[in-house]
Amino acid sequence: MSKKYPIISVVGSSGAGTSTVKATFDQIFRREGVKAVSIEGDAFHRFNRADMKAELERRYAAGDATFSHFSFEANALEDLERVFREYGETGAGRTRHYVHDAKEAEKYGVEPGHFTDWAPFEENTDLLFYEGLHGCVSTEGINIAAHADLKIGVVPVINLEWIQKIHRDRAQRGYTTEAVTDVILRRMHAYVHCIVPQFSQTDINFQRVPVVDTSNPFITRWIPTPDESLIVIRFRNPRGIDFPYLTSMIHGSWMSRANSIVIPGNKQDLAMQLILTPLIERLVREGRRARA
Ligand SMILES: Nc1ncnc2c1ncn2[C@@H]1O[C@H](COP(=O)(O)OP(=O)(O)O)[C@@H](O)[C@H]1O
Ligand SMILES: O=C(COP(=O)(O)O)[C@H](O)[C@H](O)COP(=O)(O)O
Repeated sequence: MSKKYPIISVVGSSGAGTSTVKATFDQIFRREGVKAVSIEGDAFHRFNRADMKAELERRYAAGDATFSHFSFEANALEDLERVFREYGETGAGRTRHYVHDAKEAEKYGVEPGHFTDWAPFEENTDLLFYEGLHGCVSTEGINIAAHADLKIGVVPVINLEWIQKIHRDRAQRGYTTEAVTDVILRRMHAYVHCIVPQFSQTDINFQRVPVVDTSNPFITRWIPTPDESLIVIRFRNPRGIDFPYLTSMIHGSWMSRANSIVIPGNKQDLAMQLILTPLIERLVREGRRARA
């Protein structure tokens, strides 16, 4: 936690929608005049694509079938923790990009499956924004969650998460359904042990739930639309959250528990703006005051 240089961490599995949610945050930052520096979790993968494949094969041959991008050891989490700590103390840090596909290759001038060089953060920013797989990890020797001031989980129910991943990886990254299915299976052990526990560290979880049949996620022809889904929003600490205000502003929403509201899927953007804007505004105000 840092009053001076606050950190927002948005965590979700591959295909959960963290990159999509980033657009909502960027909109709030722009509207509120917040200067944010953004980092992607993929920047902290320990291996490039070819080296990851070699490491996977090496471990598989040695009898370890649990290794994947979700595993703690596949990521330089000590570097991520250091970046969070240093930013919180000094406002400085560095990041890079993992290039997934041809479009990103054109943007960054680096072949798919490789990283760009590390580059320092822009100076004089109000906050650090992280989006990725491991931004709320708290495990033996590593505590990334402890450095983040606002922690958000993006967690569709699992069938929907798989559908989103399959469609995105096929459309944007050129993989087949079979290849994505293999990746989902290979990552399952680390999904349970490394990804899921983070959603008990988060301050707010956004869980998208389809209201159409997704019983066989491997054959669905399209991603359920916002109109075909609901979103459960759960607050770890409901104290200070104005539920009557939220449920009156978000048409069609209701409280399902003392710390949870349910909203129509097409109100996700509005709900995020209503919920997150005051929280971001407070972090930025306190940060600016502490740095003055
Ligand atoms: N709320 C949503 N409604 C409909 N589609 C969504 C929603 N959130 C994400 N998606 C879709 O799911 C896919 C994966 O989302 P993405 O943001 O790339 O996930 P991540 O960055 O977490 O891996 C994308 O095709 C995206 O358009
Ligand atoms: O799992 C992730 C998370 O990213 P995202 O949330 O964007 O899916 C990896 O970055 C890619 O799958 C890279 O693997 P590869 O390059 O082998 O496809």
